[in-house]
Amino acid sequence: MKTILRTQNLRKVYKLGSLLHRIQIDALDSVNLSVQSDEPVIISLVGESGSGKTTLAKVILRLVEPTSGTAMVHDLPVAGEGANPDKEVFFRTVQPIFQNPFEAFSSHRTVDAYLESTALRVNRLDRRQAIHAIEEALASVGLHYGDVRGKYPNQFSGGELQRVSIARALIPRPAIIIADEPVSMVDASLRMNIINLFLQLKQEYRTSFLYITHDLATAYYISDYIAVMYRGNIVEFGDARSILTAPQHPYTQLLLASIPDKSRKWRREPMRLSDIETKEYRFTGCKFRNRCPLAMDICATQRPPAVHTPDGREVYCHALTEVTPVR
Ligand SMILES: Nc1ncnc2c1ncn2[C@@H]1O[C@H](COP(=O)(O)OP(=O)(O)OP(=O)(O)O)[C@@H](O)[C@H]1O
Repeated sequence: MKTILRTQNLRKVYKLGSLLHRIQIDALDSVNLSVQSDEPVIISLVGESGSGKTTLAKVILRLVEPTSGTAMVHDLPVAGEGANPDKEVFFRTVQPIFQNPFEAFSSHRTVDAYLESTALRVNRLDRRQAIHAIEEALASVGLHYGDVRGKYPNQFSGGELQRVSIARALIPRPAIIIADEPVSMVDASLRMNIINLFLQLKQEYRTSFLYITHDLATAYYISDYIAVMYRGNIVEFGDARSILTAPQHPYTQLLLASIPDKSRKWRREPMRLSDIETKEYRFTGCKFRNRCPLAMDICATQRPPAVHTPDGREVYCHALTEVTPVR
């Protein structure tokens, strides 16, 4: 099977504060994620604020240099040790969709200029081929080139501009699109439109998606796989339906229990970490132990290894090692 996305011991440490009061945040702490499939997939990355989702997205997009470890897409090292991809090869492999489409385009440049430069430079097409690729990508997101040409970002609604940015991401026909909260700033009435578009494009363009969200309803609806993060660690990874219907990690259970109605989101607030929470990033054992109803002595001293459940999930919890053999 093909490796869609793999991270190996991926770490990102932020150092904050003054020399005398230094705080270290392990935003990514030995993240090992391996998604294998011959078909394109949608992987949702969920977890409360500060779990490291955006940091993981930024590392894969080469916007942030990891402290150590590697990220690979389709066997191409894209970030970290051994990663030095040619710029155009990288853009043909990984493309972003950001939360706020108005930040993705300069207000002084027409959006078709962005589409053209992507098609000409990244795809290395001639002008006629470039126009064809742009028309095709815009049509896939329900827009006409004629309605987009010559317009500036402020002439579009948020939903339309997000479609333009999706079209731009599609032009290079990337292996994976990293979409960080792509619908949270779009009108509620249009959100499902864009979510359905991801499902359609996964087939049409054979592109996988890493979908970062606080919205469990959409994660449930579109994901093949789900990775749950807590304080820089993956705590549970596997088939989306299994995780959302029968979560195994106490944190996933808590997360789902806090949202009995799957159409709700959990809180997304600017991070203001209390001392305890900041310390959690540096815990030697399980970072969830202070909040865990199943915490045991071993959780304070040893990082939980991946436990493989019979249905193919990976769950990082000592409580499960009591009943299931460790890898
Ligand atoms: N540039 C930075 N400098 C210092 N610390 C950072 C930086 N970016 C992120 N962090 C810290 O790293 C941790 C993980 O942040 P990250 O934004 O990746 O989490 P997240 O799960 O995406 O949260 P949210 O859902 O709120 O976006 C947090 O404690 C955050 O404060």
